[in-house]
Amino acid sequence: MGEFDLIRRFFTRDQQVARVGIGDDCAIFGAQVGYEHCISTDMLVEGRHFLSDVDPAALGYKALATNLSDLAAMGAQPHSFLLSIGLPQADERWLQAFSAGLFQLAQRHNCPLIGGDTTRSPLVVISITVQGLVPHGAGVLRSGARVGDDIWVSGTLGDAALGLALLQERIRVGDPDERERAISRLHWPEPRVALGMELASIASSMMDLSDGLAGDLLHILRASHRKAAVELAHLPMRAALRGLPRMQALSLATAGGDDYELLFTAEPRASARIEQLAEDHELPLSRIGRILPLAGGELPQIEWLLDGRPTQFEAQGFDHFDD
Ligand SMILES: Nc1ncnc2c1ncn2[C@@H]1O[C@H](COP(=O)(O)OP(=O)(O)OP(=O)(O)O)[C@@H](O)[C@H]1O
Ligand SMILES: Cc1ncc(C[n+]2csc(CCOP(=O)(O)O)c2C)c(N)n1
Ligand SMILES: [Mg+2]
Repeated sequence: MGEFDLIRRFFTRDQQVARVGIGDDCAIFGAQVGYEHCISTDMLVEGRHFLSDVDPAALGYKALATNLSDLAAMGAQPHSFLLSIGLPQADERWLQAFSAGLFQLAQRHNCPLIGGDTTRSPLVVISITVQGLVPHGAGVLRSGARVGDDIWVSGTLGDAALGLALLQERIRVGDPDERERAISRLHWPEPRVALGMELASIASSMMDLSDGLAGDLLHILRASHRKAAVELAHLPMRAALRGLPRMQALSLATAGGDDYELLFTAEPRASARIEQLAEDHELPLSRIGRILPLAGGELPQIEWLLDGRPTQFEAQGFDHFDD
């Protein structure tokens, strides 16, 4: 199988959003009046973002899920994506499973593949560029957090990091259902696209959690020139995490990464609407803290509380070059 056979067989599907899709030098599609394009790219590298023996269907799914999560964080509606892929060899069974996982999620979000690039490389490397649409000016930025806003997070934290620790046999969990659940959260994250779109008219700032709360919340604080108080006892954690020693659980929930949940701020008077969204989406939305003003000369930072009292808690988000 050659390069162009591979593209035709595994990556070319009917699509309606682009007038010119896969097969020419560029894809071409029309602009929509009244909307802005949100565009973002995220890469997955073998050994760094996933283990070499990962199920290729999960890998195809996750490569797109992490990108859709960035659209969700802006409140954008998915439009289409580009796929760049480097592979050591053209293994038909691997490609069949990879593309099945990828298109399963693409179809669910009406977000077709309209182009990309294919090359041989020593490791599996996947880079997806996704684009979405928001009404003009409606995209939710990291810079909008205001003093007095509540800080909210969707879903539960630390499950995927626990899943990775289980696979690497760094942690043991007795309950087989909780084990499976954590590993599934690592491999099959659910991008919160519909929730993000609804939050666009409610949240003052928003981002998705990929590196862990401790690192990602700092991005909002730096962009918004604020600090925050976060109550560790309010971090949403599943039973498997709550069963671990407390510091280990809090470390997974704040610094483990790979959560792909939404972190957002909103005025306290939006609470009832947010609680309604939690019900509508059958997804916990937890209020974990508050945005505070910076005193003169202070740097943006997180003040961690445990049961209402300031506590010494050190956690750092995932950083590819922090070694
Ligand atoms: N090599 C690069 N060249 C230009 N811009 C970059 C580059 N790498 C990252 N950026 C930009 O820096 C900002 C932060 O990128 P980062 O990858 O940390 O955010 P993210 O994609 O939301 O998080 P994650 O990759 O952990 O999901 C984004 O605006 C991104 O477009
Ligand atoms: C094998 C293996 N080792 C480590 C991790 C954890 N991990 C890797 S990158 C990242 C942050 C998000 O990435 P980025 O910032 O590049 O989007 C996290 C939490 C994993 N998933 N698999
Ligand atoms: Mg990124």
